[in-house]
Amino acid sequence: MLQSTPFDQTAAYKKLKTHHKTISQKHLKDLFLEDPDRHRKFSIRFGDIVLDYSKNRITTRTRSYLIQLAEECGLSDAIEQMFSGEKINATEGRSVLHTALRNRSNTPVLVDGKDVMPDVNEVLAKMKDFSNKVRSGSWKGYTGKEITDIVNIGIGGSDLGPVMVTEALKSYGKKGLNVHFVSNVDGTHIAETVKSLNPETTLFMIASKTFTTQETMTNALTARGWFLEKAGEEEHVKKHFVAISTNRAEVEKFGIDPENMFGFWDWVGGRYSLWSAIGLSIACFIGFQNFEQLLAGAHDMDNHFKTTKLERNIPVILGLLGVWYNNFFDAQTHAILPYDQYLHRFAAYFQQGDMESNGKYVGRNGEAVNYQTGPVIWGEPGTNGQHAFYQLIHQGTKVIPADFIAPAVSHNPIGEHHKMLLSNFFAQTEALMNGKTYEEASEELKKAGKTQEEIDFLTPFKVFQGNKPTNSFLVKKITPKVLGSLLAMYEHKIFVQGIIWNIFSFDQWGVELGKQLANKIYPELQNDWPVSNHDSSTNGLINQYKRWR
Ligand SMILES: O=P(O)(O)OC[C@H]1O[C@H](O)[C@H](O)[C@@H](O)[C@@H]1O
Repeated sequence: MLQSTPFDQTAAYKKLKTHHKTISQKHLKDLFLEDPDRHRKFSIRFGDIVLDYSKNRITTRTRSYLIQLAEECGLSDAIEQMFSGEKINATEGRSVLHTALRNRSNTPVLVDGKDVMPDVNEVLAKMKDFSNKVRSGSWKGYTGKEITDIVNIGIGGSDLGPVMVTEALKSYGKKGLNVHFVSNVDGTHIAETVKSLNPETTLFMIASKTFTTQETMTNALTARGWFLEKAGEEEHVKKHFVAISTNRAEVEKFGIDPENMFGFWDWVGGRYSLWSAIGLSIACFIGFQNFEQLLAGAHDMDNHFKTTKLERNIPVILGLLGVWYNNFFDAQTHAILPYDQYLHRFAAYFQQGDMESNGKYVGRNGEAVNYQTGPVIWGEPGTNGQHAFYQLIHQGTKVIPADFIAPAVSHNPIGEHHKMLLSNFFAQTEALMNGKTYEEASEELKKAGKTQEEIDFLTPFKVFQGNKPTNSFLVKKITPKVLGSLLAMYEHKIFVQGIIWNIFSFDQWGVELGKQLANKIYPELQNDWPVSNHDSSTNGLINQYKRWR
């Protein structure tokens, strides 16, 4: 598990450091002039997905040094270890096998010598049966009515994946079956969600890996109270509440019939769990066949990641490009910019995926690393982002590597919309790469009839330096299969970077401290006495809250 040579002491790192001095002097535009064949050299086709990474500040030499870096950091062995069920989540003593959840080939995957595939398939069969019943209307509520609304109650990995996928695949959703998501412990979330719902036709899915998460349990209890207010009898609960969890004991304690429980396992990380029973709301909404297509797309990407040589391996290339900007160009963030309204939660989803995985300062040897690790992930759909924050990407002072994602075929081909959308998609990466020179800018002003004085004043503000790195993902259409591949692609990119940076990507100890303190403060909010046991800031805020509430 441990790297024999730390990332920043490898031979490749040293080569990259020197090489960076040359590349950082070069403009992307010139790299294209020097080598008109860049698109062919730096793009990879994978089924209905094309990745063009030619608009990056790299040459073939950069790529070969980066590949050498991956080799020196033991990436190939690490990939093998993950797929074969080794306990690479060392701080929790767990395997990392979200790939088994979508292992459509059914080849055995062993955890502690036991094949997990029969259990995986059993849960999938149960999900299929249940989702078919809900969709066909044969699953009835306590008054004999069909289910019209599903409310998934969960947070983090038990929420973000299903939200993102049901939004992304909305056009595959069943008419007359609505999905809602409640995550925030803020009572507003559940209150606003149930406002328009009828308990007779509403099905709650309580999704929590641990089934102890404060937010989810609180929302689940409130949902049950709301339901029972109308339904009256406890026995009706089983027609309206199902649980998705690894913790059977807690599910039973909560009062959900174990028959209505969909299980998964500790080797599924929360932020990698949409492929498990956590995807039940997805399966009900888009249908089990489509859910299987999602799994199939991810499985294809898993095979690509496992078997393709590093140089043609999409997640490897993406991971290494990220390292190149993060550790050599000092980029702090990475933007994900889908030109598809359906993907409007895509960046939010990978905020958890990436930042909870690689936001770590302790290396696998237990010591603080002395280099940068995971980037800040952010983004919004194009073209909205263009009218909001692209100014900073084009003319700000920061290096912001960005991924542009767009489908060639729209689910809603109305008039000229899609051509306009895609013209923006193509234009932005071109503009970010080329920029606009002083001469070009002043020439434009001249043509616009400005006086020389105006031209001299305005030109500097109209210059675009360009040289901004981007990846373009052009996909044929956002189908369940393509989406599955895209998601698995980013998951594996995160994995690649965790290996290079020598950190444990599959735990999340950093979320614990805040939870611990909230549990300590919660009882202090039960009375109106001023507190004095915290620092002056926290005391002051708590006491002001007590005065105001
Ligand atoms: O699914 P649950 O056990 O309720 O956990 C929900 C979420 O909360 C935790 O605090 C973790 O940070 C997340 O990784 C997890 O997805």
